[in-house]
Amino acid sequence: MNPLAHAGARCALSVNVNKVALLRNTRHLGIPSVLRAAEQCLLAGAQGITVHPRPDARHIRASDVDDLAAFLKDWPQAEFNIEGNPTQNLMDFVRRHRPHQVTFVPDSEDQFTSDHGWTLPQDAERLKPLIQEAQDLGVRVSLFMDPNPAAMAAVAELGAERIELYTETFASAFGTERQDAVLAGFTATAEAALKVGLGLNAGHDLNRDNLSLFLRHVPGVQEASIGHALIADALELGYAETVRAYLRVIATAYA
Ligand SMILES: CC(=O)[C@@H](O)[C@H](O)COP(=O)(O)O
Ligand SMILES: NCC(=O)COP(=O)(O)O
Repeated sequence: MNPLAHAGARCALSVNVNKVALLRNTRHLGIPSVLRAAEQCLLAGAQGITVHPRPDARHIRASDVDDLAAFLKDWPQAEFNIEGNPTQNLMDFVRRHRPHQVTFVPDSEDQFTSDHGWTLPQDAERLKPLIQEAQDLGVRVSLFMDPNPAAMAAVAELGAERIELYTETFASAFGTERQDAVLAGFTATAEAALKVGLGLNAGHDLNRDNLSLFLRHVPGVQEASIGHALIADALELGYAETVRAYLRVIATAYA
């Protein structure tokens, strides 16, 4: 156990509602409702809502982002996090809505799902003005990054406030003989990020089984954005019970 894991405040849960929209989009009936999903998750104690409006609008559409931005004005404590590639459609949403946080993700237009972080310093020049623009609009910038301690100084140099650790490699190693070695890479990256003054988020394929181990070992995680597994759980348990279950997992990681 890394003692630094307990140094900061408890990790916030931001529910990614992409998959609610994905199901909704298979009919023209407006159900299940993305807004009602967000409301139920917040009522159950989630601290934020995340969306990833992809250029092909396969799940979250521009109108969902507009509706959520308006809805969240009545939830001043809730964080709105919009993810996407700032060289595609993302900056339009940032300019229009000025969410609390934007997460830059280097996905291609037809990416199946996010599967890697930015490469620095190669991506630095095109990211720099976009980071600056978002920050000038009052939006915190987080860069989606693979676990690589050596890259953290370059992120700090670019001026982003946070990174989001891409956690799929941890999720797929969870419960295998690779788990501890993979986790050590995330811990080392988090320590390097904290050392250069970066904040820390995490996401991708986190779930009720693997989340606690991650939070107990990786120091300083401020926000976990969870979508696919949480919405799948909600189909079986309901939103409120599911969000409470995840919040219990987070609480026990700090007990
Ligand atoms: C950025 C990230 O980690 C992703 O998990 C993403 O938001 C999920 O996208 P899909 O829901 O389209 O797979
Ligand atoms: N940033 C990660 C996210 O929002 C949700 O990822 P997943 O839980 O759907 O894999």
